[in-house]
Amino acid sequence: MPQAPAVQPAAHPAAGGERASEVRLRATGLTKFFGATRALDGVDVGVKAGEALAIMGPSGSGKSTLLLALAGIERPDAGSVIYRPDGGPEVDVAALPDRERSRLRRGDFGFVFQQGLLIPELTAEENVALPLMVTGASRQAATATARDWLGRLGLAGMEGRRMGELSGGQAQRVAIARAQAGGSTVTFADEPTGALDSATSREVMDLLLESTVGRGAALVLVTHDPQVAARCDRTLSLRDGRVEHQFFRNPSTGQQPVVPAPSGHPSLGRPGRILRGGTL
Ligand SMILES: Nc1ncnc2c1ncn2[C@@H]1O[C@H](COP(=O)(O)OP(=O)(O)OP(=O)(O)O)[C@@H](O)[C@H]1O
Repeated sequence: MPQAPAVQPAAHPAAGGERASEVRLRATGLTKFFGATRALDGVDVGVKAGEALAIMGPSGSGKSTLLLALAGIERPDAGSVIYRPDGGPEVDVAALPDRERSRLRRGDFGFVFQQGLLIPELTAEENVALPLMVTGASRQAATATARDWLGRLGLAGMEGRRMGELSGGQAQRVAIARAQAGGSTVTFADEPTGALDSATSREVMDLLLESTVGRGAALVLVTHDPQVAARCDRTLSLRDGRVEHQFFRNPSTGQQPVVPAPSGHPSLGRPGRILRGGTL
């Protein structure tokens, strides 16, 4: 696979500025049942503008359900998901009518999933342009934006290829371009590197972080890979639908601690700290 060039995002005020501490999404008491299975059990979590949040945990611990609930795809049985758009009034995503939730998902939120969102019959360019046209952009404008993003993600010259003609890493870059082209403020990624070898996974994570957090957007990603989670600012670890730990990246070492928290009081205020449960 060719070396991916760095994304050159537009300058943004969130990188270290005041907006960087702005909470974009805050979920409180999220609870979700599937029949008798309690997939989420009172989860509290927030994510800020310009922050990358990883969600980890064993299989069946509720990671995907949490991601889908935060994104307004899965409606929780209890709890709220407050979304604060850039400059607009806050909304409770969980309580919005279906039509409004769809509008939010098409406009403010971007999605990078391991499979399913890219249409195999369409070219890379068409896959990126299509959602823009659905939200009202002209074909010409949508195509120009799609080409721009594909170029930023190192896919210049491959715009006309159908998805089957791209490698797994290249296809994920198309998915990232698709999620970012509409200017989403929160990107949700479910196992974005799940099917990739470790070198390609690193490249895709570089691009995903640069194209989201790098322009002041929030990133929420589900992963089983500790290396991927360690690239994020914070990791939420779930077990049986509950938040078991939070790991904060140490800004000076860039590392997250890998040892579980000792029982007792969380050590607040220190970089690289671990909290038991808790919120943002
Ligand atoms: N649509 C559904 N119908 C019934 N049960 C579901 C549904 N979605 C999730 N569940 C159940 O809810 C629980 C949490 O599932 P979820 O997919 O969120 O876990 P996960 O941590 O993402 O798992 P994995 O790592 O295996 O993808 C599991 O017991 C799962 O079987």
